Amino acid sequence: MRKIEFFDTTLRDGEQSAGINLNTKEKLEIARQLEKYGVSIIEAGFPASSPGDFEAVKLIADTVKNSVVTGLARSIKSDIETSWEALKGGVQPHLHTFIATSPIHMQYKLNKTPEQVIEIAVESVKLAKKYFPLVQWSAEDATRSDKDFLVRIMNEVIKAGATTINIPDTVGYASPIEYGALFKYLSENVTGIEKVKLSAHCHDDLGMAVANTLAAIENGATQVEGTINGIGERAGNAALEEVAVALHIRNDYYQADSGIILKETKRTSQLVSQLTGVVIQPNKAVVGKNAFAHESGIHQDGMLKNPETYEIITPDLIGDVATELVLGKHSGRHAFFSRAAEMGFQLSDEKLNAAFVAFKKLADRKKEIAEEDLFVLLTDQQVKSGEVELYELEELVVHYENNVPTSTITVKVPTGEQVVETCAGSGAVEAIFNTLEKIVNGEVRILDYRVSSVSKGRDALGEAVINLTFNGKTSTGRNASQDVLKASARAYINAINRQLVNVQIKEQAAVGQ
Ligand SMILES: CC(=O)SCCNC(=O)CCNC(=O)[C@H](O)C(C)(C)COP(=O)(O)OP(=O)(O)OC[C@H]1O[C@@H](n2cnc3c(N)ncnc32)[C@H](O)[C@@H]1OP(=O)(O)O
Ligand SMILES: CC(C)C(=O)C(=O)O
Repeated sequence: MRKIEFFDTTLRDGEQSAGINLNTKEKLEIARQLEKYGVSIIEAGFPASSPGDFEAVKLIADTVKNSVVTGLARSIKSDIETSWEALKGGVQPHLHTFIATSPIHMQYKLNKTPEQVIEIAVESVKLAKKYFPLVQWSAEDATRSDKDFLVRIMNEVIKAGATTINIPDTVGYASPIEYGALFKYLSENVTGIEKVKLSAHCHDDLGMAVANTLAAIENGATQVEGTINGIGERAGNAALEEVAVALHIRNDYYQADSGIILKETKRTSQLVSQLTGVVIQPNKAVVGKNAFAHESGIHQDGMLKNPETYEIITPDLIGDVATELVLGKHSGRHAFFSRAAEMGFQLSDEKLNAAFVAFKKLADRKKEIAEEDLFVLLTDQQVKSGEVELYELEELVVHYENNVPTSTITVKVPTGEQVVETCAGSGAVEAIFNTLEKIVNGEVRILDYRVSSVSKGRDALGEAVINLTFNGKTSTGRNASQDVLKASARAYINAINRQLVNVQIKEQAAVGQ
């Protein structure tokens, strides 16, 4: 099995994302987690770029013991010497130095001829080697460089002492086949390349960073660079967690080991997201919120029969993550019935089918069906057949008397009687809650109450969520309606009913045992 070294540049190229600025404490926290995650090398920053970066790189180099710590430097004496001051305390001092090799970068950015660039590269590697045992040299914009120029310059920097040669796709321009071919070409033509590490560094401008990285591995790369969550300059870098999981899941194909502790994936991703403020897109591979969420009926049915039908990654491979069968408008009977059973309902096929029809209607109107919605749908069937006895809102009238909101509510109570009560409050909702409190048989304490819009426009649905205790037990109720006062009253009753049904389900189960 080949070993592929993982070089993490979250703290250098990742921090180059627009809008990210990590302080020293945050950088150290991420570095410690990267060490736990098992990366071989941590690029902690660019020491010559600012006193803050210098301080962070130095602290990380002095602290981290299980990963090599490096920093980036231009081919400039002062960058290299400043980097030495920051990195010399590391377990194995390592420098990453670079210069651009593409015609456009050499002519316009560096204003140097190719011959001058070779000379500068060689001098900088020689200088770096006076200090650092490990020197990585990168040909910036390699994928838009002349291949034979790359061979010439790499021959020279290897002679000068470089221990790693990195071939970056700086602007995310290459296709996987081209990038793989470049690795093959350089492996076959650069003198002494077998003695150094060969590294891939890919950007995601055309969405191919991970594919290119894997193509490099197939063609001789022994090190891959990238960032957690794929953050980085412009569209970002290759997402290291995706590369690591791809190597693991498709080990039959790549036959390569990353040394990454996959169980730390989710934690590492969340820490980086939290400290950088970059939200992870829900559909992102491996660490996105939806990466293990299944919404459609056919998939959910398959998942219930055998999870391998639709999941190639077992969620707990990457940490504390679980499969989710989200009930929505595309869900089918299998998932719906299975959730009903999980919630403790033992209903006849007829009732389950009726609840399912009502669920489909609701799902057409709502983005996500919450557990409380399911509860209402499922208990409705039992209420209709008189199996469970609950409170039922029959009428709600809110009016103002001398500017004081007053509500009159009619409720059918579990004994079957109709009860009417009236109460005032300092607001309409309070009046409703005061009235309901008089009607229900037990002690109610409201812990939390919120209303939010669950659709858009003039006819938007307002969703009321109430958290209360009923006879000392906590319960949450929820209801959505165009009329938020009605939604609030129903949410209140829903919370009370949830408690009653829990008690009744438990009682029925005890009798059945
Ligand atoms: C592909 C990459 O990701 S490369 C890394 C990019 N990262 C960063 O740039 C982040 C840190 N950078 C910085 O803080 C600043 O750019 C600094 C401190 C490095 C330099 O700042 P300044 O001295 O003000 O220069 P500025 O950034 O405006 O211009 C870059 C200079 O470096 C030169 N340069 C660029 N790459 C290299 C290189 N590899 N070797 C030598 N010189 C280089 C440019 O030609 C330009 O030189 P010039 O001033 O003679 O025209
Ligand atoms: C410095 C190099 C490796 C780089 O970040 C790039 O080319 O994208």
